[in-house]
Amino acid sequence: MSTYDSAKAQFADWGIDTEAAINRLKDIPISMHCWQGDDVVGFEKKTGTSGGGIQATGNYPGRARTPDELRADLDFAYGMIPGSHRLNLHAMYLDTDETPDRDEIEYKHFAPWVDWAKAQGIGLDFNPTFFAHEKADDNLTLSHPDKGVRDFWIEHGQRSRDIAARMGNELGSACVNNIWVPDGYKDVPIDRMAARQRLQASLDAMLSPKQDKGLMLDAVESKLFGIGVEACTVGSHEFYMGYAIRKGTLLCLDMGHFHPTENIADKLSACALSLDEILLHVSRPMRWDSDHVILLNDDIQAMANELVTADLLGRTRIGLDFFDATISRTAAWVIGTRNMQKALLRALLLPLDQLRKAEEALDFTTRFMLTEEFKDLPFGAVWAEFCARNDAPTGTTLINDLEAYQSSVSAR
Ligand SMILES: C[C@H](O)[C@H](O)[C@@H](O)C(=O)CO
Ligand SMILES: [Mn+2]
Repeated sequence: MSTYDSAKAQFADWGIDTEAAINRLKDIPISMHCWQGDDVVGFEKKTGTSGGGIQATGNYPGRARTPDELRADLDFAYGMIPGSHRLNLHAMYLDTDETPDRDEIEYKHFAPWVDWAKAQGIGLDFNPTFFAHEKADDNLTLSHPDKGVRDFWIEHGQRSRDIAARMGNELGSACVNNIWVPDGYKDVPIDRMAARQRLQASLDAMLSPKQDKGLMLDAVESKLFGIGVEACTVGSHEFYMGYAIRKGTLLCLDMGHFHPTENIADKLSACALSLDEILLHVSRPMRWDSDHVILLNDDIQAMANELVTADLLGRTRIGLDFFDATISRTAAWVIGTRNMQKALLRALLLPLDQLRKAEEALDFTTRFMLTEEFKDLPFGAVWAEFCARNDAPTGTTLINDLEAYQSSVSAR
């Protein structure tokens, strides 16, 4: 009997169908973020750091410096990740010899990405870039008191939505256009209300041109605080939760954008009762929004469990948001994305019926015994089978492949 067949039989003893879990997992796309590949630098013809309170630290060799290098790294990474996934692109990652300012970007500046995505058979998601620009140096963009600055960013946001819609059209798969602005105050502001009113009015203007939801979906991302905006973030959770519900956009829950002890998984079912769809930025905050690569830890597992137990996989877009420049960037992508998939697989292998029955009967002892005893089941064998069926390596082969690729790009 193969290792997998033995594992399959053990799960079957609990009434779990490993084949069903494997088949379901294959069809869950993860939107991998382009910015892990180059430390959130982008390809605009200028220098400068990401700003906006986000920061990649480290100087590991091999950072992608051009769109071609980034695509080569992505090609490799997708080959190591079982299943078919998406790429989450930021507007600062344009691929063109032209030098459009943010309020001048057009679809043509991103067309090479779409050609590549078509060839790879992957979908694209998109983000306007409201940071790393002189007009964001005040840490205020859409909520800036200066109408000229606000209008500049509204134009950028509208153009991003057009680009996202065209991407969705070209690829036959709706492109999520996620809006995150760094706006906030280092010290206690006098007029939070005015700032929030300005942000709301700018968002309204930005989102007013009608777009086909079959082609692009608007999402808004809240945040607790960032470096340099410790006292007040204009686009807080409450702000965007209300906005998303009123406007029918997706709400983006970034796991690093809440108080460190908050349980983000708990928010899913609560938000989902008032929203059609949710976007996740799966991340790992350490003391702050540090964007560490995700581990297969309790937080990630709790998130995956909620997606499955609350039946939210069909209306949650799973995106990743981490960037670590102290380790191989391709290894970060591959291991991080696979960790999300491993968590989903474990969630899909839960004895849900038994757990639900116990909970409904207030039999918390059975619920407790089941969850804990279940942790000993051979998940690794099911994961290895999933990888094998999807031509993705595991174990020492995976490690060797990751090391060999890293060696091939270290001289950059
Ligand atoms: C680069 C991303 O847009 C960014 O990480 C954003 O999603 C965020 O989480 C900012 O803290
Ligand atoms: Mn995020």
